[in-house]
Amino acid sequence: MDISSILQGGYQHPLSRQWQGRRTLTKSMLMYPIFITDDPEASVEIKTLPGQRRWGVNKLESFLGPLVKKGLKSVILFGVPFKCEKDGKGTPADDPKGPVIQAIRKLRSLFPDLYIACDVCLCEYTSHGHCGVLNDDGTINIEPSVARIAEVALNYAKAGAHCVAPSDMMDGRIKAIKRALIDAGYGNRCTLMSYSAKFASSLYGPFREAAGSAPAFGDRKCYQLPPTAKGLARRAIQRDVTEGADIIMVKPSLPYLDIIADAAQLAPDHPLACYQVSGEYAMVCAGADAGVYDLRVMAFETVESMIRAGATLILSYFTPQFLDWLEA
Ligand SMILES: NCc1[nH]cc(CCC(=O)O)c1CC(=O)O
Ligand SMILES: [Zn+2]
Ligand SMILES: [Zn+2]
Repeated sequence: MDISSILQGGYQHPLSRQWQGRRTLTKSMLMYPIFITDDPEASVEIKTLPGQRRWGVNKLESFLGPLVKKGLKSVILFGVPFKCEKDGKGTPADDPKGPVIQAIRKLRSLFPDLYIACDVCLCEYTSHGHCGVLNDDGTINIEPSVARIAEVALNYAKAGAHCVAPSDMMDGRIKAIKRALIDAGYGNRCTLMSYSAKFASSLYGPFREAAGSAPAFGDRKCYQLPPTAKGLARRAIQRDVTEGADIIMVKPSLPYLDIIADAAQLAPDHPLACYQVSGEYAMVCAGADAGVYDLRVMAFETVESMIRAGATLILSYFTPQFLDWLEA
């Protein structure tokens, strides 16, 4: 055999195999998405997201305490209100007595070293279930949407969020949020993570069930990107960099690895997040249940592909399991 044919000499040992991947998963790369509801005592199973629950603020200590001990470094909060009055502009989103603001305060006091990010969107709080404010004809009214999103983000920052992460996909919101943070004195105290390339995916189904945020009519195709739209994704990433995003995100992850790689090239000096969304998590679990593969091996393979594509931060419902698996 020719000298140049032989590659296997370089990865015959577990240690030399590690040297072949530039970066591997570490605990600090994981951000855990959690659902906070407005019954303070809630601990309710989410059927389509095996192992995940909706939590009340009074359960956060017993739920997250053991995970923090195992090395959990960050969470991203999603509010799931049931008792509130939803309206056209998502008024409950930043209700000081609402689940998100209550949870931020609670977590800051319970776990001083835990990094608290907050998803910022209106769909969980609007009567119509869309992510922005609508015109009479049901289309997005962009100016008031952006203003409202920026207001909510600032109120999360004021409550103590280390990071605000707008997932609404309204044009111009990154600039507006950054401006609002700076003007209120939070520019240097709160990270702005943009869901920059967020695609209109069928992989959000379990999340929408968990969060009760499915749109009452229509879909999100006028503000989330078409799955084929590589060019739009690249433009959105570049725009969000110039508008002041501190972290760029791609979502979903596994079917969009090329976009992660594009983001790594377009924004090489920014942390790059990807969201292994609810449907991806459910798919990996379902395949394991069907005996297609071993859950742990497959879960690692998925996130390793994201890291290989360029991700430096991974939002994943597998976070609790990874904390165990990374220990072993
Ligand atoms: N703006 C709402 C939002 N924020 C995060 C997700 C999806 C997360 C997941 O599926 O895990 C969604 C769903 C959607 O856009 O409909
Ligand atoms: Zn939304
Ligand atoms: Zn959202």
